[in-house]
Amino acid sequence: MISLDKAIRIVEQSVTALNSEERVSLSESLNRVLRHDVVSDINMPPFRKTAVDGYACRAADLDNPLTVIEVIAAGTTPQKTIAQGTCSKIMTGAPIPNGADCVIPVEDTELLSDGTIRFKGSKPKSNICELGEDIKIGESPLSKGTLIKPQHIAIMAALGCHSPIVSVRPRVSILPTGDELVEPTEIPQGSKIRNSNGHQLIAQVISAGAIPMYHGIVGDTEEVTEKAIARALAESDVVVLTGGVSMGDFDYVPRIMERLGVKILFDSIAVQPGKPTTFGVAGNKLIFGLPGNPVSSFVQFELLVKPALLMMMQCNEPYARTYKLPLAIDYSRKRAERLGLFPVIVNDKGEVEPLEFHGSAHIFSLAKATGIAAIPLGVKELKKGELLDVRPI
Ligand SMILES: Nc1nc2c(c(=O)[nH]1)N[C@H]1C(S)=C(S)[C@@H](COP(=O)(O)OP(=O)(O)OC[C@H]3O[C@@H](n4cnc5c(N)ncnc54)[C@H](O)[C@@H]3O)O[C@H]1N2
Ligand code: MOO
Repeated sequence: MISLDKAIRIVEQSVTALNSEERVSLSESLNRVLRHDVVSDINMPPFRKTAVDGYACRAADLDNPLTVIEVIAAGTTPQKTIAQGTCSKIMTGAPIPNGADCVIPVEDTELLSDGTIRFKGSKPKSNICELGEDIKIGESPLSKGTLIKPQHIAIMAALGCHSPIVSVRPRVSILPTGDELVEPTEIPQGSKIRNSNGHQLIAQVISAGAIPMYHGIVGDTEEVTEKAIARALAESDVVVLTGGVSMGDFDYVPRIMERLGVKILFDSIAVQPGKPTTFGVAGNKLIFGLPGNPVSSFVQFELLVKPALLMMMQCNEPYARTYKLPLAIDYSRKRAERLGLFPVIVNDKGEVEPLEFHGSAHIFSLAKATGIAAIPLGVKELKKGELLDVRPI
């Protein structure tokens, strides 16, 4: 058994980045990795503008009524200059007229019977956004390697980067193994169970920005499993299997991998859930044998497979952030020879509440979980208030 940290380093060292890139539309760029810096071709705001609907005027004039000389809508250019005793009605986002040094919000004014307006607030604020205060020409708010989120799409749209260049997506073969499995469309009879891992993995691959290639349920014979793995290796960049990696009579996956020329780099990790996780390489291709238990499969994908996919796409932040948060209650476990991972809810005080968790088959514990917490190897008990690492999920 190797430590989880060692397993993570081995996977990291085995990754070969995919060099190809492609140009995509803004909406297609979501969850993809940017391959160039986005550089601003404009100042934002591109002109001095008002942050409020109100009256553009001179702060020094506010003790007296002001005559409205113009109405300035967003998208128009002011025609008049503000002189002593005058103001222009102005809409949020419109350019500030010459001569004005503040905008008083409409709700801080009153319209007098002679058509002038009077400031009824106490202390005027500027309410002016200065030219280039958000970004200047030549600055780069997004760098090469950024994993594109919706807010990044707004930035690219604002800067005219309408067809960004992104990394090609790894193709990931998904092979759930086991004669006990039936697809979710079926009612399992006798000792059968529904295949949840295959569908969980499809979703995890999509949310990691890669392309899932689902091969269907692979039966528990060496011949069938070998054929399926060989085909998957030929067709994809990464192969992910679940099940068949432990000590059972039908757990063939590791030895078939070896027969197919896969170099196995580890076959067990001191982590719970996920001990029998197996990892190997065949040339540039990565192959992960994840445990069949659905929580183990979920967690090991997040810890090992997702960062590998992000690294293949040259993402500059392939690892999820973890946060040190205090336990809401005392927590204990019976055995401590593995790093323990368990589903938790982070409450509104920022404390970690462990959820009822029966072990690596208890997928329902993840239904309400907002994070996975870690209890270090060798530690059996933690007291309320002690800090532990939590990874949001
Ligand atoms: N003698 C030992 N037995 C086991 C050990 C061990 O060290 N010595 N390790 C245990 C641990 S830890 C795990 S984790 C499991 C992993 O076993 P496998 O990866 O070989 O997985 P299977 O035996 O095929 O399945 C385990 C469990 O998960 C269910 N399963 C499998 N595939 C799916 C799927 N696609 N969707 C939903 N559920 C699935 C399967 O029916 C089993 O119940 O081994 C322990 N045993
Ligand atoms: O390590 Mo296994 O994933 O506990 O059940």
